Amino acid sequence: SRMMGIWRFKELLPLKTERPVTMGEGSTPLIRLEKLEKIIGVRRLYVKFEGANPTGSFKDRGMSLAITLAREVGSKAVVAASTGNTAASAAAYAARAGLKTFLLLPRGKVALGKLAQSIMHGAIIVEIEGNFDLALDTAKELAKRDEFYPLNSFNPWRLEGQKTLGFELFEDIGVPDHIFVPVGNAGNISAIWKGFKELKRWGYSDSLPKMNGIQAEGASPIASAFKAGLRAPLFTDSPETVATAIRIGKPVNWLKAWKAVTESGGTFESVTDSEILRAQRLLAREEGIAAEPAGAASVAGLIKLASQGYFNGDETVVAVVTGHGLKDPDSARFHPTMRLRAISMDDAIEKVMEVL
Ligand SMILES: Cc1ncc(COP(=O)(O)O)c(/C=C/C(=O)C(=O)O)c1O
Repeated sequence: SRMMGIWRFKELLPLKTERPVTMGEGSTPLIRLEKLEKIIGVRRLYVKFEGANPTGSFKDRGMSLAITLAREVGSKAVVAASTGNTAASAAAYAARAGLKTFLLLPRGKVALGKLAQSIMHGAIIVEIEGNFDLALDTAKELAKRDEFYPLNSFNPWRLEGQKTLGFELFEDIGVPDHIFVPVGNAGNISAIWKGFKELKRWGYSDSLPKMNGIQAEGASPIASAFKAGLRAPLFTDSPETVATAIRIGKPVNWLKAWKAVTESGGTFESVTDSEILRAQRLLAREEGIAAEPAGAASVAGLIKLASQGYFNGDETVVAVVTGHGLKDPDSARFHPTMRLRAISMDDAIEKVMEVL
């Protein structure tokens, strides 16, 4: 049921608990994209809409486990560096668990909705001069002190929760041929892969999906190295993209993600900001799905690879839209629409009839 969320899979989770900190995270919609399917030329195309989670991103899946554990081990305070969604999710779940939240955020680079959530939930916010990667180093330093429980995705409990996305896909459609995931710190693509590997190992399924990681061109340490045939990412101190959620230069889980892509026979690809924004608009205006820019990156990558002949046409493909469009209301400035000003009912009706 809804309130059970990811805890429906409790036998498949490594945490036995009587009192999970949960808000029904997971059980998110799997939405068929009939229009885009025909354009891309695959048999079945879906979006796994993670914007439908309690705080509006996939982060809730892992946060439920990590915060449950933090409370069980008696932590009083949790710490997280974040581009915004981990912050929003940590603040919400920690508040629910009665834990103090310390957030390290790259000053001026966190989308408005995520900052609003962090403030609303009462987190203590440290806006640091520098990128997410400096914030993450700071969080790691703080986590060395016993008072702080670390929530970033080097914490394996986060990935244990996030693997439930794979379980849900399997429940709904079995094993898709391809899964597209936007990649920042590279935890999510690794977690979903882990979920499918476990389903196969436990005998539930006999096949595996190809994992495809999509990065923003200006923040693509893994994708650029992978495409150049290198064997390690090209870390950067100056990641730049409109998709601020994945504006990460030194992904902490890069090796896990690299293994997920190579073991599964998938690929990494990078997409430009304009390709991301085009995908964001297409999802919103053709399929009714509001994605924040990073959430649309998976679809942008899918479109780009399809145009390069990546598919043979009979595949079942899933694109993970990782965060809701409400997270980044400023990104609406890239998608203007007609706005009329009326001074009365008659004026409104007259103007509407003019543009009908
Ligand atoms: C909407 C959205 N889409 C994709 C990603 C990338 O996932 P990972 O590759 O597992 O990092 C993020 C990540 C956000 C943070 O890293 C953070 O919130 O600190 C995100 O918010």
